[in-house]
Amino acid sequence: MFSFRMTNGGKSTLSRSLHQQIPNSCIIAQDSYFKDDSAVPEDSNGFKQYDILDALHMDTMMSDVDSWRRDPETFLRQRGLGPERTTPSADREVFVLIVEGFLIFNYRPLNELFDKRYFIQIPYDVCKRRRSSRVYTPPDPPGYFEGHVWPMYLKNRQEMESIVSGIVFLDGLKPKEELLAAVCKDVCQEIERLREKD
Ligand SMILES: Nc1ncnc2c1ncn2[C@@H]1O[C@H](COP(=O)(O)OP(=O)(O)O)[C@@H](O)[C@H]1O
Ligand SMILES: NC(=O)c1ccc[n+]([C@@H]2O[C@H](COP(=O)(O)O)[C@@H](O)[C@H]2O)c1
Repeated sequence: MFSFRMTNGGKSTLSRSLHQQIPNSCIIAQDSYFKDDSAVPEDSNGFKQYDILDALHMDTMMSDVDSWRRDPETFLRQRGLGPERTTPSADREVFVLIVEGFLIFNYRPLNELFDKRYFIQIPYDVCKRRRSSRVYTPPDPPGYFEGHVWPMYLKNRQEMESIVSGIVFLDGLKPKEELLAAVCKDVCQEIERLREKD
């Protein structure tokens, strides 16, 4: 299992490219597990508290991850994805789950499952610019980036650094192709290591 994080760092872009390059891989994206707007509380400034774990159905996300772990082949089939045979022996097939999200390392039950952790980081101004061209549901209200998203990013990142080690930090300013090549190489080496271990 491999993972990525930070809003607008390029997680979805990299995860989709990686999935195309790696046989028997699939993606679980944390964005798919946001609670309904009515269940997300506001802070004293009227900003909806979307950038916290409580805004997400982490139990549902975890149960999807667990069903992949129990039977990755069925999980792939249910999503119309394979499986593909890449080795003569079906027993030695490696299945890869790419988990992408902006708050995945802060959720301990999920964090402890990863074989590799990647964190794509970009500076404040680039993050703000990329985010301003995205439309979320609901859309970011004026001042949301400065008033909620970035302060919560700093808080969540600090918490993450106090509980998680072994994260590979990637520079999200690098071209998409360069990021893909670096991660692909690293992941393929890890897959070989896991295959030999089995
Ligand atoms: N390496 C990169 N260089 C420049 N722009 C990028 C890069 N990766 C992604 N982007 C752009 O940044 C925006 C957010 O990318 P996305 O993959 O959706 O981020 P995330 O999933 O981390 O929120 C998109 O417009 C995407 O095209
Ligand atoms: N339902 C939704 O998908 C939804 C709603 C409001 C905000 N968001 C934003 O999504 C961000 C995380 O997603 P990205 O990592 O794709 O940017 C969070 O910073 C959060 O503020 C998502």
